[in-house]
Amino acid sequence: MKAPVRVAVTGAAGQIGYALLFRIASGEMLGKDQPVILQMLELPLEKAQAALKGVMMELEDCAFPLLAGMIGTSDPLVAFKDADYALLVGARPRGPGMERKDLLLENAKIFIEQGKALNQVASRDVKVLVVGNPANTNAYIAMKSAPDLPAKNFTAMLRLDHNRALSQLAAKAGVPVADIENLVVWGNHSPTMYPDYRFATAKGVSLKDKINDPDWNANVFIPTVGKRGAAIIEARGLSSAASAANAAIDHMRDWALGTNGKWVTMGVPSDGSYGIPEGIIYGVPVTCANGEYTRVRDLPIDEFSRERMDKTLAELEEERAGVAHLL
Ligand SMILES: NC(=O)c1ccc[n+]([C@@H]2O[C@H](COP(=O)([O-])OP(=O)(O)OC[C@H]3O[C@@H](n4cnc5c(N)ncnc54)[C@H](O)[C@@H]3O)[C@@H](O)[C@H]2O)c1
Ligand SMILES: O=C(O)C[C@H](O)C(=O)O
Repeated sequence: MKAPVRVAVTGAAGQIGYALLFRIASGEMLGKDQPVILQMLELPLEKAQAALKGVMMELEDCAFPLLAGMIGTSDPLVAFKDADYALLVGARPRGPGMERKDLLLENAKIFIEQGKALNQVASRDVKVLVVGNPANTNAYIAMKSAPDLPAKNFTAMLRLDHNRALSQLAAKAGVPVADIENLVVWGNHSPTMYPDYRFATAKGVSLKDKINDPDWNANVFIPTVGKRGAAIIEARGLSSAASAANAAIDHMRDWALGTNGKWVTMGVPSDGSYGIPEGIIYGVPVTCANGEYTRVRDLPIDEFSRERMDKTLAELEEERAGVAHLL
């Protein structure tokens, strides 16, 4: 049996937390041979702590063989102590009529405090996934607040957008989702994101050639994927939770266990490639192996793509400028 690893989850009593923790404890994120210790953070409010207690009782009642321990706390220094993985979910979600960036200043405080705490007490190899919105800029804030940790350890969740794009493409092309390779979602987790299937294939066949419908790309595919979060809020009255938790599992599993050469999208600090300034957390195609992600490099960027990639970049730069005074 492997030694247990420590997985910190913030916002553990929220709706994503409820869809996430049981899957982590059952081995769906880190493998069926990997015991985990869950370190769960919630606000120091009576209601939140009581709800967290209830979640922990239910985790206990599942008798998960891989659940080697549990900590519930309102102190980030306890939740992140020696954490090998940190899923930063806890933040205010948007409601109808709001954009994710409307949450920026309110949620920024959380990611400053948590970045500092990670810096102080987490494993030096901690893998951090930011889910709380606006996810890219929150990841940037946490990264900047944790100067002693490698910047590459901070990532933002674009995987839900990637998975949404996969399903839309599969339906349009009439191919199984599992056959699709080489899809990308560039940029910010916001309506400016650019889902790009120019390189996508199914069983080696180009989906761009198969679909051959630029109008559908520009006027249906890109806006449908970009506005899917709002469509879910409109339909449910609440933001996505099960699909968001599923994407978080996918992101962390692939980062930890590898993708076997398959491309996935992760929001990662830019290394300057593709004309994205260094440090901006931007969705790019990566492959993962041995616990590290590697960018897919040197993809050709045509004029249509450049325009969209620059637009989502401009939004991220604006968000960064909006929090610069806090960092
Ligand atoms: N990146 C994505 O693709 C994606 C997808 C879905 C939702 N989200 C975002 O995830 C976040 C959480 O969504 P949710 O639906 O679970 O919300 P929720 O309100 O149901 O749960 C959030 C939980 O976080 C807790 N919390 C708030 N501040 C905290 C802090 N400082 N420390 C610890 N816990 C804290 C709250 O008490 C609450 O229990 C939102 O910001 C939402 O917009 C992101
Ligand atoms: O859209 C939201 O606010 C929630 C989440 O980011 C989503 O994409 O579903």
